[in-house]
Amino acid sequence: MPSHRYRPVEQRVALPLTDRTWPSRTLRQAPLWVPVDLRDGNQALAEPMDTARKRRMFDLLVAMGYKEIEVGYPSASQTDYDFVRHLATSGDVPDDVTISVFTAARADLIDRTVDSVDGLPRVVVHLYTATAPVWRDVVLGRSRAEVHRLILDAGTHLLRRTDRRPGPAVRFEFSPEVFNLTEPDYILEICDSMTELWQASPDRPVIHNLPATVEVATPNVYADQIEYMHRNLARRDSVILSVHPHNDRGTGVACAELAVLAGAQRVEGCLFGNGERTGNVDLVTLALNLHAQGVDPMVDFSDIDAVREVVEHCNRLPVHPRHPYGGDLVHTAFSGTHQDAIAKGLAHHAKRAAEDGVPPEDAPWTVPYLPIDPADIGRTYEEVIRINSQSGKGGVAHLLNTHYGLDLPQRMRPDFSRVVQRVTDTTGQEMSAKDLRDLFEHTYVDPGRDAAVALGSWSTSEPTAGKHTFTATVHTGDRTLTCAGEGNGPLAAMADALRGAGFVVDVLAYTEHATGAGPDSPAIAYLECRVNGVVRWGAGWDTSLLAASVQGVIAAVNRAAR
Ligand SMILES: CC(=O)SCCNC(=O)CCNC(=O)[C@H](O)C(C)(C)COP(=O)(O)OP(=O)(O)OC[C@H]1O[C@@H](n2cnc3c(N)ncnc32)[C@H](O)[C@@H]1OP(=O)(O)O
Ligand SMILES: CC(C)C(=O)C(=O)O
Ligand SMILES: [Mg+2]
Repeated sequence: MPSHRYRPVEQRVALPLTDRTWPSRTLRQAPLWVPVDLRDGNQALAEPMDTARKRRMFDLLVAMGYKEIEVGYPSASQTDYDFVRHLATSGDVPDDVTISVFTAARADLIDRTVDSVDGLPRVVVHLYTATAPVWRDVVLGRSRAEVHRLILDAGTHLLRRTDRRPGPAVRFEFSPEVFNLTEPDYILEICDSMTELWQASPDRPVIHNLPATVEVATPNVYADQIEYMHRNLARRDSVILSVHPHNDRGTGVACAELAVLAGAQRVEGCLFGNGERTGNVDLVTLALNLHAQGVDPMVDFSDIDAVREVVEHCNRLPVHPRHPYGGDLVHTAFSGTHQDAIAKGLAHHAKRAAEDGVPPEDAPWTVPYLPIDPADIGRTYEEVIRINSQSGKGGVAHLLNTHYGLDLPQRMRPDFSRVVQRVTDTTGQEMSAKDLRDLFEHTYVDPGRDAAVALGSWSTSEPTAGKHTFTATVHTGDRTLTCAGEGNGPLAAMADALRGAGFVVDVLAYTEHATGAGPDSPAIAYLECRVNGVVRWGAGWDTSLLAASVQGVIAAVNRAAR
């Protein structure tokens, strides 16, 4: 790899801090969130959103509780302009929602931007210019002083244009694009001059948004850069310090979280991390990371699949199955020990909630491997455990129990798990709960046509207390016999009767339970039997408990005879 072509961050930009305080802080409240899906996300799409898609995204963001939404770059395209006009004329922007629009620092673009927001009561105009040396030299072809002048001129033009507007004052946001590669003293100089120019006050604060336009360093470097700004910005109480991380190194979320520790009050990002190249920071992960720390994210993710559905529709991009919180597979365990721990954890959670008299959905959550309760975000427990060749007895038992009310005895679980393993190893495929139930029935309940023994009619009686008899017509091979036996219970009497057909049966373990509520619900009996020296499990399923037990013994005999 030609790694010598690249330089470490400290050789690209001066790093401003050594006495940082952010590492010892904790996140205790949500920052102000600003989704930029309709601008930064949209500009990164092969097919930008049309008005219908933009409107669907906007409605979603409003419904989720976002209070400031960047809705477009109105001077970039007619579609963007028209969408802002649509919002302005439809009256559909709720009273507590502020609309933000984005523009480069060019008079003609600013004019069109200001025109677009005519009639909107609460507006932020977001002005940006790249400030980093490479952009100054290569893209803009201007010196430090000239870029500063360009920004001040644009800010002045914006102020003049919006001063004439009737109604509440427009608020201003400034972004020094590529902040993270810009000299710290220069950024401070520019931001302070904009605070001054726009006459920011605590009642009408300016937003200084400091983007990691392209991620270039570990997140601690960004945090240092933000803490430096937080400590040194003039008129700090008149400034909202905002961050806008991208995700080129895959650490956009870490950058945002550390930046908030370092003093940022506001975060711009996109749902599921859409955006230029590797995307903007993901607002879903950020919010739910807070939720998982016991902090109210102040946005509603109680139906994450509905959110995902709208985002996928609008962006025409799929969300990865491993995407934090929202991916299809992120609450699913295939592996045996994880499944075992989750199944035990869920059972423990339900038990403790019942003991404490708290609804399970309100009880403290400590289930292993699941950082949050999937139910919090509208997921069911169905997808939590899925079975393939990596799975173990705990997961298999959990699925049979939750889907079909079959509570397999502990000693039977490894036996069935081996049966499942043989199938999954052979097919290489996943097994559904229904597949497991079918396999269970086929294995333990219904011995199939090659059965060594079948019972015809049978009956039991208890002629004297504690003495039971069992009589049956027994089909074995070509023979049909009438067998009778006695014992201290019906099953002991049945075992005695089966001796007459050549089967010496000891019942080693016996468990039964109802598989549903109510007197008519079927019972299941699980029996471990030694049959002519071979130990096998069998099971029977019937509305009569005795019939279920008899079936279970016959199933065990047939399995042993195979
Ligand atoms: C990090 C970000 O996300 S920044 C936002 C990026 N988003 C977009 O670009 C989407 C929308 N953009 C557009 O529709 C167009 O680029 C427009 C309408 C803004 C401008 O279009 P055009 O006039 O055709 O210019 P073009 O797209 O080639 O942009 C390059 C020009 O903008 C200048 N420029 C770039 N950034 C800025 C800025 N912040 N302020 C002023 N001028 C700028 C460049 O120096 C260049 O000028 P030059 O032609 O004199 O060399
Ligand atoms: C905020 C703007 C300038 C931006 O999208 C970026 O720098 O990534
Ligand atoms: Mg961006």
